[in-house]
Amino acid sequence: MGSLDHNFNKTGLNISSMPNSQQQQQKIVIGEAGYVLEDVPNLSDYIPNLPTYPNPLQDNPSYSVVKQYFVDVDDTVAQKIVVHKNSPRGIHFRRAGPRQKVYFEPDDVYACVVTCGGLCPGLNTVIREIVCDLYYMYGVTRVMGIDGGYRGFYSKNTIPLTPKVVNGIHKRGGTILGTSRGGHDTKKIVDSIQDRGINQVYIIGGDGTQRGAAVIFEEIRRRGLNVAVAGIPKTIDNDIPVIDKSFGFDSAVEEAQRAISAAHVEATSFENGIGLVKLMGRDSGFIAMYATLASRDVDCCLIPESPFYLEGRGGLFEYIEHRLKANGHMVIVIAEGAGQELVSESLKSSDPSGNKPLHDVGLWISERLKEHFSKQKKMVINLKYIDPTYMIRAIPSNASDNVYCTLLAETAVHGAMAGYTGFTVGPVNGKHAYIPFDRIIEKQNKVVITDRMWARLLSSTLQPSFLGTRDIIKENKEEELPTQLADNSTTDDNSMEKQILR
Ligand SMILES: Nc1ncnc2c1ncn2[C@@H]1O[C@H](COP(=O)(O)OP(=O)(O)OP(=O)(O)O)[C@@H](O)[C@H]1O
Ligand SMILES: O=P(O)(O)OC[C@H]1O[C@](O)(CO)[C@@H](O)[C@@H]1O
Ligand SMILES: [Mg+2]
Repeated sequence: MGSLDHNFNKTGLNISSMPNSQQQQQKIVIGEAGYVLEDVPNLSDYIPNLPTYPNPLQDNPSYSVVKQYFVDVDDTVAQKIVVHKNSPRGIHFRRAGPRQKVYFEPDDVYACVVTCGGLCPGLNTVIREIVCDLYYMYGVTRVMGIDGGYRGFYSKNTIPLTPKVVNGIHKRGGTILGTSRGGHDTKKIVDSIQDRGINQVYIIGGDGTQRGAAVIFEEIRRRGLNVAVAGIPKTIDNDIPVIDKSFGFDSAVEEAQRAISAAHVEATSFENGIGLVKLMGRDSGFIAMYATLASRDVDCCLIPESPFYLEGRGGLFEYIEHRLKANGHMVIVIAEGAGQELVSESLKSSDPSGNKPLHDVGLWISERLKEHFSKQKKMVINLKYIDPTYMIRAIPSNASDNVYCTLLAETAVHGAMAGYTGFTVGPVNGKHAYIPFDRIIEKQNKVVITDRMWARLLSSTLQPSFLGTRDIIKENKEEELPTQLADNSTTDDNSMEKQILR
């Protein structure tokens, strides 16, 4: 196989069943032994005869010490690293990093950065590093911020960004640029990019934002503009697929420990004390799961992916009663998106981005617990409900997230300078890669309750599975989900007593 650079829609893969627009968008390279590269677009794919320039990094004293600083054009990153002797090599993504040739002269670059969606620890670090990398690695001096998310492109003045402006912002929570939901008007946004002469767009945000970035990129390509669009994935929910983990997630999990510890102290100080902590996680329960695993003080973790029920044999009430009788206290962590289907009131309208509204499941479950134990069981419980929701995402990022954000920003800048566009950056099995937008937006990353991690959680909390794995798979019509549990037992043959006695 020759150089992998800029092979557009190489056939060999059966793409005939895909719609035309999708066939045009996908850039797939097929190699030997089942090797597939899901490549990202390059400006040169649709703008002929684009000139290239030597990468100014080759004269940068800080980087000249690195033996092989530039990434080989054929380097790719495997999506699946656990393989068998005869298994196909599988899907790969283009390895991120600096290229020997760039498609922009530093003086010609006019870059912008925008942050969209909810807050997340590390947003300011990414902004800071994009600005500093453009300045110090590539000598780009025209960088500006878009004020208040996507709508800022067409309704607000821009914010000039220099290393001096961004110095020290990584120690602050939030985003110095402001953010918002809704307001994505593709035409107005691309008009603004075109009118201002912007040629590099760095878009930091979650799944919704990356969807927005994908349509901005499509419109830019349709207009034939020499503008690189780079997405940097952001979400404390960790719901973006393909990448190992999203930035800010670790910081949020760490902060959640404080709430869980407080819940534990409260619960252990009162007779039949129950500490209930609600954590973020709209559709994905990663924060709740990791915070629970890290704490070890949690007796029950409820997430959107694992349905539960309250009353009757094998239900939550029964488990809580057993636990209180055995230990005298209990800590419950609930993700905000868990058990929404149990709350019968009708839901209010969606948020401006179209995200479905959520009931306060923590409050609801608190009321139900009080009612159940005082009225039906005549048992006094002392329930303390802690809702640290925004506190875990409004903090500055911790040290490891700061380093992670630095790498994300750096690889985004290298990618855009190298002419890549329509990509999201992120680590895949520890190696940073450029991932096509379609891959990032096709589905949400969710806790797989048939995976070992959820099993670890169950064995740490000793909570029952409530609904058996088989029932859940059946309910979700996800029969193809790999099951690693030897026994897909339901709560009937996996009784509460057995669970608690373990
Ligand atoms: N399908 C879509 N097409 C175009 N734009 C979208 C789409 N979905 C969301 N957006 C825009 O992306 C921005 C952010 O979306 P959203 O509020 O859903 O947050 P997010 O990026 O998913 O982040 P998070 O959920 O982690 O807070 C909003 O301005 C919204 O209008
Ligand atoms: O109240 P806001 O700002 O809409 O954000 C809340 C949502 O943002 C997130 O943190 C990220 O999507 C969710 O966990 C949460 O539901
Ligand atoms: Mg989202």
